[in-house]
Amino acid sequence: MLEIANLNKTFFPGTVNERRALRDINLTLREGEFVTVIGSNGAGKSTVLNMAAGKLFPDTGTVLVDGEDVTKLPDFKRAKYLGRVFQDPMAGTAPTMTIEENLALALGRGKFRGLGTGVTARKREQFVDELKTLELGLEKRLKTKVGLLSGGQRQALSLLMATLTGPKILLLDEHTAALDPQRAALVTRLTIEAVERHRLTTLMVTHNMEQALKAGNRLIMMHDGQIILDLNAQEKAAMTVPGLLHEFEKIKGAQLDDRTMLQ
Ligand SMILES: Nc1ncnc2c1ncn2[C@@H]1O[C@H](COP(=O)(O)OP(=O)(O)OP(=O)(O)O)[C@@H](O)[C@H]1O
Repeated sequence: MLEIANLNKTFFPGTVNERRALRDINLTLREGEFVTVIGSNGAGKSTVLNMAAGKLFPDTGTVLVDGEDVTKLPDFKRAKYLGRVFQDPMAGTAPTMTIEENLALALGRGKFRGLGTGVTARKREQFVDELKTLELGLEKRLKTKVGLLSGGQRQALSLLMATLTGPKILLLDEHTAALDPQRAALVTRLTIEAVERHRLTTLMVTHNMEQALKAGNRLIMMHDGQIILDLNAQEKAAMTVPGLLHEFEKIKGAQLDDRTMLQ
């Protein structure tokens, strides 16, 4: 379970570059809930994800994982709770290491450095089984250096590495955005399968509204540092892309009207 309460963040406060990135964000993900996050550029989506990951700390507010306050815990100390896949296919894997070495590293995540990172026959068997689920033939390429894989293959591997140890929280930051439509669809399918298989509590940021509607069982829309729409599974299932655009325009319009009225 992930509980984000009253998060506020202002970058460069008191300067000409001041930017209020988050305005009192409240968001609770129950165990196994898969929330997709959409919103305009600069809405604060990545900032929320970075705070859940411990990459950034809020000015005020708290982040709890399974009831434990991790607000001030840096990302490397959250590794045992968190799986994360980034937009850049180069970011989640070590290119000069082989597929099996990367998987061994992922398996040892959160443990002391040097412990549990070797590849044993037993682990190799597990890696083969896990890689087969990707249906990309990577189980036959255990000794291939990851730098030689295509972007889609690397993202599929990153996803597997992020979910291998069944983390409490999975964070996906536009992880299919750099892929062609076919590969993006594949990684989306693998994501849905992995989340279901491990019952992962998941937060996925995407600019692709179709993907946001297809994946997950809840959808939130952000704008200007706030959550402006929160659809449950039923509402999400009935929603369409034009419907989302309509909601966005409607809510944005209402906010502008409110501000105008305040002046
Ligand atoms: N490290 C930072 N330093 C200064 N400002 C930042 C930083 N990170 C984010 N911001 C600002 O905070 C606001 C929210 O940014 P954020 O990256 O969270 O938006 P986003 O919704 O992920 O946008 P996009 O869809 O464009 O990636 C933006 O105005 C951005 O410029």
